[in-house]
Amino acid sequence: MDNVPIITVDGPSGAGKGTLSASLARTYGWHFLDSGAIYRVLAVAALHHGIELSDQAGLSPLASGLDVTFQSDAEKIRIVLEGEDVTDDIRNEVVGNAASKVAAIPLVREALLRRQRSFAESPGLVADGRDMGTVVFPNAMAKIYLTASPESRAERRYKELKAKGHDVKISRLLEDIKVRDARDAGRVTAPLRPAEDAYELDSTGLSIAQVFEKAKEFIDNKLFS
Ligand SMILES: Nc1ncnc2c1ncn2[C@@H]1O[C@H](COP(=O)(O)OP(=O)(O)OP(=O)(O)O)[C@@H](O)[C@H]1O
Ligand SMILES: Nc1ccn([C@@H]2O[C@H](COP(=O)(O)O)[C@@H](O)[C@H]2O)c(=O)n1
Repeated sequence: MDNVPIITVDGPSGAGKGTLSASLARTYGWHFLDSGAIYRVLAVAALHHGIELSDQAGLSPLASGLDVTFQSDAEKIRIVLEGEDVTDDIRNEVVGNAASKVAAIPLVREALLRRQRSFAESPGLVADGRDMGTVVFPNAMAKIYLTASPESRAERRYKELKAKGHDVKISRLLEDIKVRDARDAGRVTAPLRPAEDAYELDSTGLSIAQVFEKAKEFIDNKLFS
């Protein structure tokens, strides 16, 4: 892992980390780690197995032995939990909230560390999450901390869910985002915060293309100049 170049993209929910990270991974031809998906899958596994989201003793072994695979095809990465395709099922606010509860448990985070680090393979990795630059890959070569105002994040999520036909209220989404931000930033282990050496990029009012250009300029200066 030490010789593999790594770019980390951390930040709060809905800031556009996944969108940016996937584009960067495509552009450089590198691997992509969506670490939030692992916490989401763990939350779904806990629900399947009837384990409470606060049950440390039950969640820790579940996290260590989590039977999940990420299968890339030409179009997207499919996520398979215990033989079942859960790619779409994990992408809702209920699972996002459940994920942030299990992610607040220190033993769970420890149990998932090695699995996340195993994604660091040649020719490089773009890692998206909350603690990629601070805890999981502290020696990453380029670290980005991507933010946006809670209001613009709620609006983006609203548009995304509406386009998928979901019946959602923007006020509810904004409330969920604020609760999740507070839980992610307030936890004891690996709280959401920028790494000291991160480039802080506020995407409020910026298009997806503008965010990509700024991020790429930063990375190219750091890694390739
Ligand atoms: N700069 C932007 N302007 C407008 N919409 C954006 C921008 N960046 C991302 N989006 C849209 O916002 C939504 C959330 O983006 P994305 O899923 O990448 O965020 P995220 O930070 O990975 O969220 P989470 O942490 O909850 O997984 C998506 O619908 C995406 O298309
Ligand atoms: N490195 C990470 C990534 C995610 N989490 C927690 O999982 C929740 C869901 O993440 P998404 O990025 O898919 O929205 C998130 O709210 C975090 O609580 C984490 O702790 N560390």
